Amino acid sequence: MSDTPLVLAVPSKGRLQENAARFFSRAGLEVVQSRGARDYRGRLAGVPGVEVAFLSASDIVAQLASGGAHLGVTGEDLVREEIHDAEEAVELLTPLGFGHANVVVAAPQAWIDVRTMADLDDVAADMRVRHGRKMRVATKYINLTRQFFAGHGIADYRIVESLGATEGAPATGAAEIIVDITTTGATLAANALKVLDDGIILRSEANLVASLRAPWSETARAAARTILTRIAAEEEARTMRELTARVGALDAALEREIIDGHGGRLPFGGPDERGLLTVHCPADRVFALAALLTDNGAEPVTVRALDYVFRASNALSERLFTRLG
Ligand SMILES: Nc1ncnc2c1ncn2[C@@H]1O[C@H](COP(=O)(O)OP(=O)(O)OP(=O)(O)O)[C@@H](O)[C@H]1O
Ligand SMILES: O=P(O)(O)OC[C@H]1O[C@H](OP(=O)(O)OP(=O)(O)O)[C@H](O)[C@@H]1O
Ligand SMILES: [Mg+2]
Repeated sequence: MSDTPLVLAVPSKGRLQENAARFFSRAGLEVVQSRGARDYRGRLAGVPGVEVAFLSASDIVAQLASGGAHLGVTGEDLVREEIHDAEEAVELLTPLGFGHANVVVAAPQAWIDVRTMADLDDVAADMRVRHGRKMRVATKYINLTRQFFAGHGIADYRIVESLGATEGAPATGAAEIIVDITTTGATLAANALKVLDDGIILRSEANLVASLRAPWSETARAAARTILTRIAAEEEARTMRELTARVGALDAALEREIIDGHGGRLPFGGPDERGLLTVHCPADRVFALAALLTDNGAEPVTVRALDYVFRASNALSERLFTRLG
């Protein structure tokens, strides 16, 4: 038990596969498939105690919920839909900036009077009273649909489970409206459907997710610490820039302006013995901060991107280990 390995679940197909692979490789986590591409287990080069499981995005959710995987990359839509007690079962450690998609309620464009969920409620009541049948909603997001419709006080409807090509359901007569995921909107448009104004159920993206039910052995914890440290180091480096400037002295007013005015940090403290000051700041503050420094007599100011910023502790590890206790 104390040496149970950490199982890291990685998308092996579908929309998330490529971006997930790029995400791990940027963080210096090289996934090695042990024996040829048909082997669905692998490891992480140089990180002991890790077993990589290659699974579909929805299988990853199932493994995280049951504790068959410790960490995984998957869509928040699937976590919310498929884990009824998501708050207890998993911890969403961080959104990853890819796999963006909205789960939406969409109706035929031809329903020109229907723009909102309230309008939809009227249609549903009308169908029920006048035709004696319930409005049908085609979807694979059954739980998200039920919660969202209940939240809008809509009860006169029936779900028609759809496992693919959901957008086609209104045209074929299988349902009146749909709930599905969309990114560009191209599939909805091609099927003459429109998203209701207040019909966005969830704005989803890929997340790094931890299972709270997996066997968190000492080995698994140590591996998680290594993995999360690298991910956090890469994330901080990617979002920050490093400015170096000869400032001579650093007065309190300038220091306050760097930190409070521009979200800067002084990772190594004040200027060194040569008067060189190192500042880290969010990428979008670089020009303003460079101007501030030159206005204060610093010359020259150089700026560079970083590969990693390693720290003894990071938000990801803290969130995980706080939840694990
Ligand atoms: N345009 C999109 N359409 C669908 N999913 C998307 C889109 N963009 C990002 N995603 C994310 O990708 C996840 C997995 O979708 P995808 O259909 O690619 O998986 P899959 O491996 O094909 O699995 P399945 O066989 O169950 O469909 C979605 O749940 C969602 O979080
Ligand atoms: O808004 P868009 O950019 O057009 O993307 C949305 C479409 O993409 C997904 O299907 P996918 O291609 O994953 O096929 P699937 O239904 O077989 O999973 C989703 O189910 C939508 O149909
Ligand atoms: Mg798919």
